[in-house]
Amino acid sequence: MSTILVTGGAGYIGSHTVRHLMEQGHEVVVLDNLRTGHRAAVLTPHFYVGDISDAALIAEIVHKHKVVAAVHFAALSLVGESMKLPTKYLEGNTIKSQQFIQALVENGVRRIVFSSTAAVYGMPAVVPISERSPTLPINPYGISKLFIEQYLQMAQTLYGLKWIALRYFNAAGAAQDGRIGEAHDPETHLIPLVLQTALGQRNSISVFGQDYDTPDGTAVRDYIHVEDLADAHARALQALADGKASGAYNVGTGRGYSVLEVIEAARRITGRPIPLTNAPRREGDPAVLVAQVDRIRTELGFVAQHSDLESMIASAWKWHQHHPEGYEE
Ligand SMILES: O=c1ccn([C@@H]2O[C@H](COP(=O)(O)OP(=O)(O)O[C@H]3O[C@H](CO)[C@@H](O)[C@H](O)[C@H]3O)[C@@H](O)[C@H]2O)c(=O)[nH]1
Repeated sequence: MSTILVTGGAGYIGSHTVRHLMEQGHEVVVLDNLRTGHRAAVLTPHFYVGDISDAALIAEIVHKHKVVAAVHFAALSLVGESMKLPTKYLEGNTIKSQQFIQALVENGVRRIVFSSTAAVYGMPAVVPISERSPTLPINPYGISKLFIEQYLQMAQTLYGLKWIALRYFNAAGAAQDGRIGEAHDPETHLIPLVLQTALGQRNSISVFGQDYDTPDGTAVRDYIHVEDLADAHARALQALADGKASGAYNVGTGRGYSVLEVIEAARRITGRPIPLTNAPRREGDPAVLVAQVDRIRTELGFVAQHSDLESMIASAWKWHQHHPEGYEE
């Protein structure tokens, strides 16, 4: 089996993808600077702490491990936090990603799967959102991801790079065995905040906006289990190995859940009360973000297996109960 280089393999989605690829029999080497990732989440012995823009290090890793493809999660994934980050930081990390892609190409690696986001669509005029929808990001996070997608396209034309960008909707859940899970600091995502409230670590969960044009007035999102996301990456790598066309794919289920539905399900699953507080809308939050998923189903044979609300919240709850303070480091 071939060796895959995973940057950001110590992060939330990266660590689950590393594990999934290893279970499929791939050799996996991780490069992560551990700025936001966790050493304990890296389940491969081949681990480098370093910078993605370090061309000498990339060359060393590629040749030593005979890397044939890369999955790039690193550097642009500070999610909620990144939306407020200074331009300089974002610009720096966007340039680092370009340097990383250049180093791959120079060392003969011509297949890359990139961790993109539904944020590239900004405030969509039509839902469900297809890959042909206009890409008009409204925050620096979405802009930087779109920029890298476009850079990949340029590298395709110039150097014959083959790439797939996976535009995730809302990643959720944890490994079924509770060994790895979601541990952001600070946490900004709905499901972990709801479960921290269930654990009594927070007094209540704030519901951002109650007057959206949705059935219960709260915002609707397309949540996708992190293990399904890991499977999507494995399929994307396979598609590139099989010579399939480069391009961008939505990764979601095509079904949305409201904030209140999430809280209700969490109350049921945890058996805890989970008090809520009504809060104003969060700036830049669309009412509904739901993916059209025909393309990934048809081209990559991907169908979410674990992304019912029950499985996502139950797996995340197991993780939070076993690791109330996140990874111990
Ligand atoms: O304390 C909270 C946190 C969130 N929400 C709401 O819950 C939903 C989900 O929010 P969150 O978990 O923060 O995810 P999103 O803001 O939907 O962000 C996801 O989707 C974005 C757009 O695709 C991506 O940029 C991000 O990476 C990804 O985490 C939204 O309607 C929020 O307004 C609350 O009501 N209270």
